[in-house]
Amino acid sequence: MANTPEEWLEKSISNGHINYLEYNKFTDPTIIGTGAFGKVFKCKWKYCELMVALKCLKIDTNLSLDEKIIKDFIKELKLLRRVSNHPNIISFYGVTKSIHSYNI
Ligand SMILES: Nc1ncnc2c1ncn2[C@@H]1O[C@H](COP(=O)(O)OP(=O)(O)OP(=O)(O)O)[C@@H](O)[C@H]1O
Repeated sequence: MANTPEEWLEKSISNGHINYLEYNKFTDPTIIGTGAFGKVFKCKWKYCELMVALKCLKIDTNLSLDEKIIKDFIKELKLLRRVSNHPNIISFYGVTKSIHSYNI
């Protein structure tokens, strides 16, 4: 049983419910917006030659993920999984992780 949002995310990745994508497969970031979770970038996804939106979660001053943000993000992922493949809903491909924060 996963307790924290981080544990839920890690468990979902390890049991294959959420794809983990290699961060170095994303190139040419351009900022396209800012929301409650942080900045959103348009990037090229080398693996399948697609343009995708990369949503970067804000980190707090201790350089860890903000608890409220990750909770809300997980809620959004759960909702997205329930409505996957609907033509009016964007596709969720997976999550990635970087030690760098995009700052452009
Ligand atoms: N898949 C996407 N394609 C194009 N632009 C996007 C995409 N996702 C986010 N954006 C841009 O980034 C902005 C912020 O997105 P984000 O989803 O973080 O917040 P929001 O949905 O606008 O609002 P909230 O912060 O309340 O969730 C959007 O307003 C939009 O301009």
